[in-house]
Amino acid sequence: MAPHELVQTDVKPTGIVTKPATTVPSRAYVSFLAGNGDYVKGVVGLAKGLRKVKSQYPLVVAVLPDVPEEHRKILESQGCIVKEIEPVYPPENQTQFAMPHYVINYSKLRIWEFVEYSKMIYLDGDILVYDNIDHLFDFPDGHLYAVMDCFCKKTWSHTSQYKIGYCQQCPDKVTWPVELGQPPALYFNAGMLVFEPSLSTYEHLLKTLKITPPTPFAEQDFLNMFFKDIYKPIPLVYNLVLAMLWRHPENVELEKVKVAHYCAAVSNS
Ligand SMILES: O=c1ccn([C@@H]2O[C@H](COP(=O)(O)OP(=O)(O)O)[C@@H](O)[C@H]2O)c(=O)[nH]1
Ligand SMILES: OC[C@H]1O[C@H](O[C@@H]2[C@@H](O)[C@H](O)[C@@H](O)[C@H](O)[C@@H]2O)[C@H](O)[C@@H](O)[C@H]1O
Repeated sequence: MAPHELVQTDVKPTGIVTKPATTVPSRAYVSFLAGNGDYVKGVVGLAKGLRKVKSQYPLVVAVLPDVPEEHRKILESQGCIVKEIEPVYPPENQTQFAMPHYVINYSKLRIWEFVEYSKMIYLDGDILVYDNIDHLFDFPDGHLYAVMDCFCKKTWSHTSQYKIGYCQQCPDKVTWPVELGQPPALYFNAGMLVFEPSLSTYEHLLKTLKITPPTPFAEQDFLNMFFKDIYKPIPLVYNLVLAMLWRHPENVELEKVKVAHYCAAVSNS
């Protein structure tokens, strides 16, 4: 992985520096790892995939305290930068998460605190990268870029979208009924994000979380609400949630897919 490099200054024989040392904008991929289970294998696959596609940027892995030293060493042996984070929990609530373990995913919010990087691409540990996506770092600042999710999976059965068969992946198939008011805002899958770390955003995220009751898709719902005004959808090839293959095959150009997302609930989707 190409380490973050300083651009050398031109120093004339007189020793006078002709221009200030400047640094290339710091960019990195980042993933998240919790627990001592098999997700570490996913993150290793993520690291290997980024290396195989010759990415120029390092992979940072935000690990919770419960990730064992042995797993951290495995990640470091793959060139990852391991950063321990404290968990983030939503306010106490009786919410039924779509998947019980989603509660731990709020800890993802810590990545906004990684301000040593000017731009980051977040990738879940159950994602594999098959083609170079470094160009995404050049997207204009001031937005959050992510791929639109699909509402057709059983994990969405609690929603009006699912009940009436509406999905943003095929908005013309079932039109949103007027009696339900505005159709839902574009909604992204939080398994892949192009974002800029920022302490002010980070503090605003945590402050807002404190007063936001949890919802079934945990931090994904929360991030969609928080970034709804600056969210920009990007093509499916950057985060192909596998269920799209059988839910919306017409939207998938398999040979163009750069990032595949092996979502946990694929089996019952
Ligand atoms: O026990 C867990 C649960 C989740 N994760 C991390 O959180 C991400 C999101 O969780 P999950 O993949 O289950 O969500 P999905 O996209 O499958 O719904 C995973 O990819 C891992 O990076 C983890 O490390 N350990
Ligand atoms: O904590 C909520 C999670 O929500 C998302 O996964 C979901 C989402 O894709 C649904 O649309 C599917 O139905 C479901 O199977 C899948 O698990 C993110 O990938 C993950 O990183 C994380 O934010």
